Amino acid sequence: MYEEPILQVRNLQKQFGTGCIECRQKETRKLVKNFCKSCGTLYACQDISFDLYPGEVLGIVGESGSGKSTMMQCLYFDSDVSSGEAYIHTPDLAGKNIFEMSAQQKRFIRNYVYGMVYQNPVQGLKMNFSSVGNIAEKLIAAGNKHVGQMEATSKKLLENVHIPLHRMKEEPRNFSGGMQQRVQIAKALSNNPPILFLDEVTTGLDLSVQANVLDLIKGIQRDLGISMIVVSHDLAVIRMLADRTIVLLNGKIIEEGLTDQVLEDPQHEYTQQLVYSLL
Ligand SMILES: Nc1ncnc2c1ncn2[C@@H]1O[C@H](COP(=O)(O)OP(=O)(O)OP(=O)(O)O)[C@@H](O)[C@H]1O
Repeated sequence: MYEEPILQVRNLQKQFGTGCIECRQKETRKLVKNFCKSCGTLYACQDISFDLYPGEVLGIVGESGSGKSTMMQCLYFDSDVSSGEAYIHTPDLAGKNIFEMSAQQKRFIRNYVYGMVYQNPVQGLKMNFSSVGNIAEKLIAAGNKHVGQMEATSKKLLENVHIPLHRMKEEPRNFSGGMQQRVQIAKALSNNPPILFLDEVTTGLDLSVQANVLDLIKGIQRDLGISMIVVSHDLAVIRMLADRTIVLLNGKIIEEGLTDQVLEDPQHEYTQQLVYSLL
C-alpha cells in the first residue's frame, strides 16, 4: 500500500535519572512499572521502534504516564533522547540519525519538515502576537521574506481553519480553546510540513468543539495527505483519525496494528481493558 517510510524510529529510550547497577542493563533490570525503586530512575520510553509512512496517520494511545508526550517531545527535539535513532527519508536528511544532528540541523527539521500542535496552545502560540503574526513567525523561520505573500498565506490558512478574518489581528489569548487550537493547526501547517505531530489536541475541549477540531484534522489529512502522529488517551480520537495504532504501557509498545484490528480484536490484556471499558 505504501512506499518507503518517511520516518523510522528505532529503540528510542528516554529516562529521567541516571540509573544504577540494578537498572542500567535493560535485559536484567527490575522495575516497578517503569520505575527503579533502588535509584528512582524513571524509564519513560523504552525501546520504542516504529515506521511512519507517507500520507499515513499513526495513532499512539495509552493511559496517562505511559510515555506518549515524552516520545513526541523527543521526536520534536523539545527533549533530548537518552538513546536511540530516528531517520527522516527526505533527500536532504536520509541516512543520518536525527538525534545526533547539530542544533542548526534540528532547527531546519522543525522549520521545514515538522509541524507540531501541542495539547496546551500556550506551548505552540505566542499569546502576545496576533494570530496572523503567529503564522508569519513560522513562515519567516521557514525562509519566507515577502510580507505581502506572507499575509496572503496567513489569511488563507486562517480561513481554512475557520477563523473569521476580521479577528486575525487579535491575540489568541482572547480566543476560546477550540479557536486557539485551530490557530495552532494553521501555524503548524504554514510551512507545508510532510510530518505533523498532534499531542492530545482535543483534550480539555467541549465535546462539540472536539468534534469540530477532529473534522478539521480529518479534512486536512484527506486534502493534503500529510503524515501524522496523533497522540491521545482517547480511543474515540484514535478510531476517528488513525490508520494504524500503537498502544503504549509504562513506556513500552505492547501492541500495534491497523486501528480497526487493534480496536476490534485487541490481543494484549491492557488493550482489551482499554477497549472494553468503553463498551
Ligand atoms: N521532566 C520530567 N522529569 C521526570 N519525570 C518526567 C518528566 N517528564 C515526564 N516525566 C514522567 O515520564 C512519564 C511519562 O510521562 P508522559 O507525559 O510522557 O506521559 P503521557 O502518556 O503523555 O501522559 P499524559 O497524557 O498524562 O501527559 C510519567 O511518569 C512522567 O511523570
